[in-house]
Amino acid sequence: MSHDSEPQPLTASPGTPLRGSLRPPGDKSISHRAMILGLLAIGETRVEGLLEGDDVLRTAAAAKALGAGIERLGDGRWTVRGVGIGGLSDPAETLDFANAGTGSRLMMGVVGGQPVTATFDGDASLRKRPMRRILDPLVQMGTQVLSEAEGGRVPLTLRGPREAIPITYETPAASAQIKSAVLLAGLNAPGVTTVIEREATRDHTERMLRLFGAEVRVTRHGEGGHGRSIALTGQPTLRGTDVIVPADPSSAAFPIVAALIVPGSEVTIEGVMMNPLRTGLITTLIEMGAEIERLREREEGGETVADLRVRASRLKGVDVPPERAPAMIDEYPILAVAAAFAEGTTRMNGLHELRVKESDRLAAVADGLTANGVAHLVDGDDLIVHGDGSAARGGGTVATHLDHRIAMSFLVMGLATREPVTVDDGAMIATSFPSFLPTMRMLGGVIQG
Ligand SMILES: O=C(O)C1=C[C@@H](OP(=O)(O)O)[C@@H](O)[C@H](O)C1
Ligand SMILES: C=C(OP(=O)(O)O)C(=O)O
Repeated sequence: MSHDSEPQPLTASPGTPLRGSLRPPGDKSISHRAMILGLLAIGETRVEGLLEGDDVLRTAAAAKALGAGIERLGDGRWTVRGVGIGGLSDPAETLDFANAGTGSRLMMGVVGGQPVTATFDGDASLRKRPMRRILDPLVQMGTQVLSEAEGGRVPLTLRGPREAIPITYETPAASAQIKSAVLLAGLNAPGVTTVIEREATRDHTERMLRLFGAEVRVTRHGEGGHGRSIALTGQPTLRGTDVIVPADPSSAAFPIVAALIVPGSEVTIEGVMMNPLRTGLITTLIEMGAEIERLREREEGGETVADLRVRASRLKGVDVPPERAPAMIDEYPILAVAAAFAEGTTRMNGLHELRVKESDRLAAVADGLTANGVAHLVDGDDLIVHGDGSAARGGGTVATHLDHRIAMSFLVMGLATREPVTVDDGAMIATSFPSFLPTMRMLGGVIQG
């Protein structure tokens, strides 16, 4: 999982229909936040269903280095003993976040708002990702950037102030990571910190802050009802609590699309979080003609979850509006795979943020489609995929650039193409979906290492 691990090539081959049911691992966004708010709370936080992927384990290690007491009780069951806002200690060593954008950026918000000094680093992928978007608001809040790699990247060292300055900040990109970093720094500000976003992004930080006892007011902002203003009252006492982590819709996306494109398949995916700020892919697939039934809708850990019964379907091309991007930002690579099997043209509009993920996902997806004989075009920040309703050719080798979602997307593709598909490295899959290979094999998928 680090930049020095050996690449692990994997090949997916077309085979028999996929059958069975599964529960995807815990949501990655919520798992990171459980560790972070557990650190900042007083008392014990008990987490159930934590994603034990490398990204989250890095956040847990960083929380420990900043003073939390962390214990694993069993599968996905963890406890965090927090130190309270203002109670963090300087970590003895660099906080190595490896591949994790969310963990590193949210923890920058924590450190940036508290009187501690910490150095952040990561793997070759994280070292390319822009951090200025986090540093800019933090500097306004009183954080000192003691050092940084060229262009505002990790490795970088932050020193937080005794108390943060409360600000009102409009995020320059639709990013839950920017929003969350500012709110987390605002926890140690004497007054109200407000984040304004033009497009609503995933709201797990706001929800969890409330769960731990903070006062957060959310109002609609701007024209069209897409924007939000989020106002946090600083210096609350956060209290340790119970967090139940629902299954990650971004991981569920892979077996969902696999079941849709492998003829004759029927798969049930259990306990998937249905937060509307995360379900843009499901909305899009249903518009494409996907047979996805929402069963047993219920509440789990403050979120609506459902079981999804998915049957292989004839898909048609659609236009995906840019305002839907925040609700499916990590799902475009796997949507491009679905689009390759659909009849007609799928246009995915406004994908500029894909260029700054674990890889430049727009380029990585386009290259993967080229390698596997799928007609497509990148037009500025839009991706246009042409399908003819039959199985794509396959037969290519895909460069994954240390990006788990590129690896999983093209392995899913290879379960339904005419010829097998190889990805050059599957090691990063463990960052978000460590059980991906056994899960897909249990459904009948043929993936070999
Ligand atoms: O806040 C989060 O948990 C996340 C926010 C998104 O990133 P951006 O904030 O960069 O859009 C998403 O891509 C990432 O996987 C998780
Ligand atoms: C973009 C992602 O994660 P992060 O930004 O946390 O690395 C992702 O999981 O697709």
